[in-house]
Amino acid sequence: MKELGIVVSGSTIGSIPVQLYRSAERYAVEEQLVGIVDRENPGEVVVGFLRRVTKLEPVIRDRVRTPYVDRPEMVDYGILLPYTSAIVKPYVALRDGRLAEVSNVVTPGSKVYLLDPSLLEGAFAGSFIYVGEHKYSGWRLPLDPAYVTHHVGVFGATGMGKSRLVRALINELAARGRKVIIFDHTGVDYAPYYGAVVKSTEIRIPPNVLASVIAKVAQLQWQTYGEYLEIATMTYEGRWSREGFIAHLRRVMKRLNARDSTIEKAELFLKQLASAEFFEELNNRVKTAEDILSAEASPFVVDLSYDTDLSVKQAIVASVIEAAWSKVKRDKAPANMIFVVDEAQNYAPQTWTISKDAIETTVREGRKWGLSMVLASQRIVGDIDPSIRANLGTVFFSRLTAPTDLREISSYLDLADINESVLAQLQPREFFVAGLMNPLRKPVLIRTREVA
Ligand SMILES: Nc1ncnc2c1ncn2[C@@H]1O[C@H](COP(=O)(O)OP(=O)(O)OP(=O)(O)O)[C@@H](O)[C@H]1O
Repeated sequence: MKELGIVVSGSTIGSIPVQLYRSAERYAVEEQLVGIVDRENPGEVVVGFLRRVTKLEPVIRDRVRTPYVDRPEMVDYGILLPYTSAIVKPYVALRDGRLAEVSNVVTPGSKVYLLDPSLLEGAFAGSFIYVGEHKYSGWRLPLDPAYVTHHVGVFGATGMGKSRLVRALINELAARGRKVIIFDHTGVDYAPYYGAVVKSTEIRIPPNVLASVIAKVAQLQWQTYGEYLEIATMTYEGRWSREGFIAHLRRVMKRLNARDSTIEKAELFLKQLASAEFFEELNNRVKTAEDILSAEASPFVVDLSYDTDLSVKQAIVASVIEAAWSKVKRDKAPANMIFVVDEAQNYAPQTWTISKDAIETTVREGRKWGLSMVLASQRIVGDIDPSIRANLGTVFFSRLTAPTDLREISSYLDLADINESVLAQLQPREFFVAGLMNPLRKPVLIRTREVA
């Protein structure tokens, strides 16, 4: 292994200060994978990552006025001795080729090496999946698919490669027998890449969800109209049309003694705000959510781009997830099913939406029933409801658009002091992986593998 430097005074169990040799400067980068062999415990390699890489100079010190500032030409006389210091965040120890916890404080004077990734590869045995390699060492980061049931979040600014990463992940999961259902918001990120795709406009919306959609579309207050709409959608018979539904709703409201003005408002709003096509299209929705769940193919894509109204898209997501819940409760058996929601700000935001309850229930309680969520979005705070984001056991994150997002992730996952400025410089395809699927449990910077 290439020697990079030595441990200097001040090391603790969680942070090891090191100084790097001049000859090793080119390896002195943030997130470099290193190994430290403790001089008093040579049978063990402490594995960690370089952070806070800092260039220092003993003469021209920060905040101290030196003559060199007034006589800069003196700098050229070769009197400067710049050096690089950093800290190593220890993640895990390798003892006789096996993984162990870091339990000893490393002795100053110990050597720091560039870690050969094959040492780590040998230490991870089991059925792992892979979506990419550590950015510098090329170590294929093993991910434990068992923890997908603790749910997954993928966050990063636009163009960083979220949907490619999600595809890499779900391809691996599907290849291991997991049933994956993808809700493709735009129809461009997933539908073109998979054979099994259903248009959302073919999927039936169950009456209770349809009532919410109609209330949203026609801007009818749920408090006043919810019950009438639910009864009307449940009891409607025959071919769907706007006129037919309005007439039926009127009868229902009359029977339930609604005030004339309330009935009139419903009629007027439905005529003005809900299009006739919306009702016509309900006739083409012949596939049930159960049909989607029982499809053989995995991954299976629901292409939501055929529906333009967001509340209809949300209704489809809600009804498929709710049908999965009904199935597991009915069968009293876990389902081994993963739902992927990209552009999740549309489906699980802080405000009320038709799909949020189903997603929230799944991230809170889906684990016991084998129902998992993979959510992808640009932002965390603001895009995703707090009770949903706090239940994401594994988070992949790249360059984030808001600095508050990193703080948010750090409130429920150990981020081991990763540097915000490193995050700002990440290139497309570069993601930190933090949380349960990562066996090191602390963030590792990967470059996702090529996804066509
Ligand atoms: N793993 C990868 N393999 C190959 N190309 C990639 C990969 N990841 C990202 N790219 C490149 O980056 C581009 C953006 O990727 P992608 O569409 O996945 O980003 P995104 O974060 O989902 O963006 P948006 O938020 O706009 O949907 C791709 O078109 C591709 O050129």
